[in-house]
Amino acid sequence: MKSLLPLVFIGPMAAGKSKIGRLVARRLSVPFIDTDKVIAAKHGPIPAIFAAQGEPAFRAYERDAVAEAMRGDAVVSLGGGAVLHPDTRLELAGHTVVLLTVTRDAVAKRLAGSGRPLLDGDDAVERWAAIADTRMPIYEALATETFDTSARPITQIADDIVTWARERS
Ligand SMILES: Nc1ncnc2c1ncn2[C@@H]1O[C@H](COP(=O)(O)OP(=O)(O)OP(=O)(O)O)[C@@H](O)[C@H]1O
Ligand SMILES: O=C(O)C1=C[C@@H](O)[C@@H](O)[C@H](O)C1
Ligand SMILES: [Mg+2]
Repeated sequence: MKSLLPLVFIGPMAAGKSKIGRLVARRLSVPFIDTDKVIAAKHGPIPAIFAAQGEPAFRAYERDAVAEAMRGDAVVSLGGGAVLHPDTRLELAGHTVVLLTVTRDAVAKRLAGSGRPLLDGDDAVERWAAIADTRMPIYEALATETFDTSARPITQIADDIVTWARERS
């Protein structure tokens, strides 16, 4: 028997970690923690942190937010780049880690006005693809299971994940 919780969502920006994570938590009747939201509540909006303090400061806040979130019996959705921190990679080992993926074509309509500092300006989709490609080996190495979110409604994807998670716990 594998313990189901914490159940962690990782994956590229706009893959659906926040939206689907919230639905999965609701279906399992457990708390939901979105580490981007925790960081923003503590330190202010993410674009402002990047602008005033730089990405390394954001990554340090993020590492702390993940470590704290992993202590609870919750569904935890990480920011797209959280897995870049080695402490976070160690933190995830042995837990239920769900990788959400999305194709470049499908993500294009999800990115407009998203408030993601790494995608600011022109060519957001190009930059999204370059970042996603670089990180994919890290995501894949950490993932217990992968679900693609490109072509189906988030409610159905959440149902599939809950079925999968219950079967293996
Ligand atoms: N399966 C889906 N079908 C259509 N739209 C989706 C789907 N999944 C997510 N979206 C939309 O994509 C956008 C981004 O989703 P979400 O915020 O959950 O991504 P994320 O993985 O948490 O991104 P980030 O890494 O930036 O936190 C939202 O507007 C959401 O409604
Ligand atoms: O993929 C990333 O590096 C990021 C994703 C978002 O969730 C936020 O954590 C932030 O915009 C950085
Ligand atoms: Mg999110």
